[in-house]
Amino acid sequence: MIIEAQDISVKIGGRIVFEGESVSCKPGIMTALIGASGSGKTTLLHCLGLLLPVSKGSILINKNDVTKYGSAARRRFWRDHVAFVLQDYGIMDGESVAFNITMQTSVFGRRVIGNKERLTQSLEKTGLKGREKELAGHLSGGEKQRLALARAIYKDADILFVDEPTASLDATNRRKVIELLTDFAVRGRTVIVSTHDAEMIESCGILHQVGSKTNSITKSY
Ligand SMILES: Nc1ncnc2c1ncn2[C@@H]1O[C@H](COP(=O)(O)OP(=O)(O)OP(=O)(O)O)[C@@H](O)[C@H]1O
Repeated sequence: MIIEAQDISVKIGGRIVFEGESVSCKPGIMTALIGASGSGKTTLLHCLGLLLPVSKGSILINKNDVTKYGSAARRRFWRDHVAFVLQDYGIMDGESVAFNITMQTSVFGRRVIGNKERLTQSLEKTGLKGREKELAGHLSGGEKQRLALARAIYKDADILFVDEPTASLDATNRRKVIELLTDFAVRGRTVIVSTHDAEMIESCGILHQVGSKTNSITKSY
């Protein structure tokens, strides 16, 4: 799916966060939202994911203007097409690792259910195999970040919104996460990443400098 911001501005509490941002994020290619701390990378990511309303301009999904989507349409979009890996990870600390991935339990809530093969794959790919029964609250920050990614892998959504995916990871896990995100893109998904990480940026095909008023750069391979 193609996600586009067309000349959008965001004002929060009377303060302009950014003005006139335009970017086009395409399937099969990773988009990096880059820029100085406070430039508005997370804010722009949230606007593209319809988590935050824009003050001016439009958000387009596959060329359809969705700026005025109501809450039901937004929820449908999130449910059917999107996985988020955001800075607070969206992890439920009181639930098991496995539940945090599949988000499904049996009727009486005693047993985690879902697609076993996809669950195993997502645990393996994120290095969390063997930890499925642990409480998510017991995981470290970096492990929670990988758990959020495991949920995204399990869902295998069309669009992945990722905020600072490598921020609290060591070099090995950073590389692993970059590989996983690249794999999403290679399989035709739209991957949008807010990042400061040079290695992550290097792996992205579209670079958008937030707040610079310059056009995005599309790298040729
Ligand atoms: N809910 C909010 N209320 C008030 N100000 C906000 C809110 N969200 C963002 N801002 C402001 O918008 C600006 C951009 O924030 P944002 O988090 O998008 O920047 P960023 O480029 O992602 O920063 P960093 O690289 O440090 O994570 C900041 O000055 C921030 O204080």
